[in-house]
Amino acid sequence: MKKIAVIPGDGIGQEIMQAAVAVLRRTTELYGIDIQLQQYEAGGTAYDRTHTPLPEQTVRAALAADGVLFGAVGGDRWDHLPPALRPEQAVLGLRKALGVYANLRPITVRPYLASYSPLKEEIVRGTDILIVRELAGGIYFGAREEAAEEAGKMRAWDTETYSVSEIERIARTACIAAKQRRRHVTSVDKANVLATSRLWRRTVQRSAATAEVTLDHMYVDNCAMQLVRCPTRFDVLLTSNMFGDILSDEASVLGGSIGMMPSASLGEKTGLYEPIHGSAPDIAGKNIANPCGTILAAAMLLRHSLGKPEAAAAIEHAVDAALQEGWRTADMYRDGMKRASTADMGAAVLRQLR
Ligand SMILES: NC(=O)C1=CN([C@@H]2O[C@H](COP(=O)(O)OP(=O)(O)OC[C@H]3O[C@@H](n4cnc5c(N)ncnc54)[C@H](O)[C@@H]3O)[C@@H](O)[C@H]2O)C=CC1
Ligand SMILES: CC(C)CC(=O)C(=O)O
Ligand SMILES: [Mg+2]
Repeated sequence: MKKIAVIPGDGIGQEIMQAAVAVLRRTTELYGIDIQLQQYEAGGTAYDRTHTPLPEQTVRAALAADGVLFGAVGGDRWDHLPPALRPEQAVLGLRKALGVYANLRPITVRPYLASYSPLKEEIVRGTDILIVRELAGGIYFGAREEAAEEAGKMRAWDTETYSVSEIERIARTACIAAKQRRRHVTSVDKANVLATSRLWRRTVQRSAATAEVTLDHMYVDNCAMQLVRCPTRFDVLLTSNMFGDILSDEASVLGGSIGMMPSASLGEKTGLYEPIHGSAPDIAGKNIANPCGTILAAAMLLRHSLGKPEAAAAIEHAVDAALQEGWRTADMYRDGMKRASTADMGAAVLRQLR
């Protein structure tokens, strides 16, 4: 029996997770996969109850699980807390505890959703990018100080560090992924300014030399522009923690909505699966969030952590079929389509599962 730790978190996390869990349960029943789903708390709601955003019990359960399905954390209510107690520490802490260093964020534009992009249809049509984002290092995990004082004035600083071995392992992940795709890696950095980026570029260059993939390098500012100018030029996009965070939110709308996009975070142990978006406080509690990113993250869990590609594909096809039937949550709704609440969208996917 496989153990799955389910962590809904805050805001829309609760709503989207209900839909994803129902889909995961039904799929595993259909495919005879023996799983046990157990729910754990994290984020601001966990802080309210336990005075920590990442209770020890949640970490222990995640480490002992075969896969972790995570919703999202955060919200204005907790923004005043000291840094170590903020809800975001739950997801950062969990990534660190699980040692998941490779964040895979597929950005695909489904042909029937190409017109939903804010860009012209002819620009986004055919886009199929895999963002491989380094997840366990870089500036999100560097030393920082918020209240340093210098000559009586406040000063804050963050640091980014990357070691050769951290870069090598994520470059390896990107090259392996590229070999199963169109064999091209674009490594994104800011090597014209940053020391970490210069090490990044040299190391990626060396790692990819024997990998039987083609490689090019792009500065992150240019990449942000190329993603909207010609997204179809990218295959695998390899980058650091912060650049990957920013570029993946940008790229997410090529396919219609950030609510559609899943991710897998992989390392040596348990994998962590989440939508790429946050807790969306602006729409939380209204039953209007798009649950597809989380449902598709459950599919990635079946594929990468449970080794069940057919069951994963069944979920992916069911999401496609529900969308092709015309169901749309508010983020993608248009006249003439079937308006879906979060729960309706989950139910529409469930009906398509086979
Ligand atoms: N992995 C995590 O838990 C993450 C947490 N956060 C946290 O989430 C909170 C909100 O952050 P924001 O910057 O507003 O980013 P966000 O991703 O939560 O929301 C950005 C925009 O996208 C919309 N959106 C996001 N997910 C959606 C969905 N499934 N369906 C429909 N619309 C959706 C929201 O309504 C909002 O307008 C903050 O506290 C932030 O720190 C942000 C990103 C990731
Ligand atoms: C708390 C943030 C670092 C999470 C985030 O924005 C992300 O991983 O996409
Ligand atoms: Mg983000």
